[in-house]
Amino acid sequence: MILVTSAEMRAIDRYAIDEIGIPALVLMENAGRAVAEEVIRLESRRQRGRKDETRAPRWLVLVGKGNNGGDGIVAARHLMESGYAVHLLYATPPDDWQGEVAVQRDLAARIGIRSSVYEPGMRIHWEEWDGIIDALLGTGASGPPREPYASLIREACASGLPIVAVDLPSGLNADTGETADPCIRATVTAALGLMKRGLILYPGAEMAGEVVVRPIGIPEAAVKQQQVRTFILNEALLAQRFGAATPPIREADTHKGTYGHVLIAAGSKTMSGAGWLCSKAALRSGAGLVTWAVPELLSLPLAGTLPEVMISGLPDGGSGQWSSIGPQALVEMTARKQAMVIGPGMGRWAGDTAWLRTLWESIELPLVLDADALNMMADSDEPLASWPKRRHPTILTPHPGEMARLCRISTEEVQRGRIELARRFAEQHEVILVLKGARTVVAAPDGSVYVNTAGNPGMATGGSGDVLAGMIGGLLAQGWDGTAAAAAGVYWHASAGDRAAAMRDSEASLTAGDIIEAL
Ligand SMILES: NC(=O)C1=CN([C@@H]2O[C@H](COP(=O)(O)OP(=O)(O)OC[C@H]3O[C@@H](n4cnc5c(N)ncnc54)[C@H](O)[C@@H]3O)[C@@H](O)[C@H]2O)[C@H](O)CC1
Ligand SMILES: [K+]
Repeated sequence: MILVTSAEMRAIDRYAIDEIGIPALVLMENAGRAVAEEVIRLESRRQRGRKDETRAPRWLVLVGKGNNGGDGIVAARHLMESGYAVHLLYATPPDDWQGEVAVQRDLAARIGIRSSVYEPGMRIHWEEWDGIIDALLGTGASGPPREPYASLIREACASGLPIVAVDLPSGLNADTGETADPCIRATVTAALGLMKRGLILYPGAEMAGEVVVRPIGIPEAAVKQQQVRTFILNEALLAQRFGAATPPIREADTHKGTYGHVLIAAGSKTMSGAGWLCSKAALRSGAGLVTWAVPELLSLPLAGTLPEVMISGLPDGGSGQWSSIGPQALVEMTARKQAMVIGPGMGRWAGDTAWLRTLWESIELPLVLDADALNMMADSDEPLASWPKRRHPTILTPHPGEMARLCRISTEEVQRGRIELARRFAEQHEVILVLKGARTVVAAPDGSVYVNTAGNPGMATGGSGDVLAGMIGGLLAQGWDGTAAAAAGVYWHASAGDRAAAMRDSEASLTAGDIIEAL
């Protein structure tokens, strides 16, 4: 499924209308009918609990002056046909409104739908209504709602009534998911035609309630010509775009050598668990063999703690520190390996940026860089753009703080523009970028972006990222394409987190180890 911006949606609508010739009023009719059906669906759920089930439901429609308002008026017409009591509350005097919304206004008047015009401060008897349709602002909105829309949105929110939002909650930025003050908090959002980015990105996702994408008759040809490059990550997408089955299928006549050997450089005195989790996750994602490299002093007490993994101690002069281990020792270990992960729980030391840069240039394998490895990169005096391009897939897995350091901007700026920032970074540096957080974004060097909606806040726990890095490394070792490994790794990691939370009947008690066990 694709995810669109307002501009993309408008261009797709325009193509359907101007090039294909579908009348705008037809699209609007389909849109309004879909909204009415969502209201009826919501009512049928609520009716079961209501005593006077026979009374006609009463819905108030808040109507803005654009096409979003037009959709709302159509919905009112269809609800009236289904026996609902409906009333149109126009946000501003509708006499000078233009275009399709004016057509709908006149139709509604002729069939006797009652209406009034909102004025801030007027008394609205909210208690007389069962629900509200928010048809104030849609994809044509720019900036926070202005008056009188803002006052009306505030009052609607305060009413406590269920709200069905037309296309998107008014006050929500359809492109970034930012929410204005005020913003409608919807029970259900009927997304018209296609899913808008803001409906799944936080904090917007929280205001959209249950989001239902409703077709409105926009032909595939209109969507295709727009060449949208942003997708929602799910099993269907993994199968269609990357040929990846969930769970992956293994051929019968194979052996451990078929599934590759991952080298993991991770862990330090206080964070050996990061390497443990990363190695175990690489195995659980199907890698044939995993070697975990650590400073020798640390390797001794780890012996036997992870029997399926080969733990390899690198001579450290008895210090137990990565600072005592030259990059060449790791480069030599890459022989007969198919992928490498560097960074989880490694810590930092003087000169580590140059150390990492040497590995960046010398490792001739698909590479995952996580955690401290990303901070080493971020501290480079030379801009990342001047680092040589690597021949093999390179996957960076920053959380927003690490991304902020890599881009030398604030974490807030990262969060405001997650999708486009990740896309630009991946294109510019020719890497695969996994920007973690609620709604992890995977961006490929060709500019395509995959947004993950699986997972839960229980996964915000120490070690969760080490598990992800290990999984991606494990898939790379099995010969997966870099973008496919990152996308599948992210989706399966999140799905395992959901499964683990369900098994425990709790998000809060989830640990990184539970995610591995749920894989
Ligand atoms: N175009 C189509 O074919 C279809 C569109 N559908 C629906 O239409 C909306 C988008 O409609 P549009 O007229 O472009 O914009 P809006 O209704 O969102 O409103 C624009 C309207 O509001 C004013 N305005 C803009 N920003 C603000 C603000 N911050 N505060 C107050 N007022 C604002 C502006 O002046 C405009 O007049 C789309 O979401 C769908 O719901 C149908 O789906 C059918 C096909
Ligand atoms: K709306």
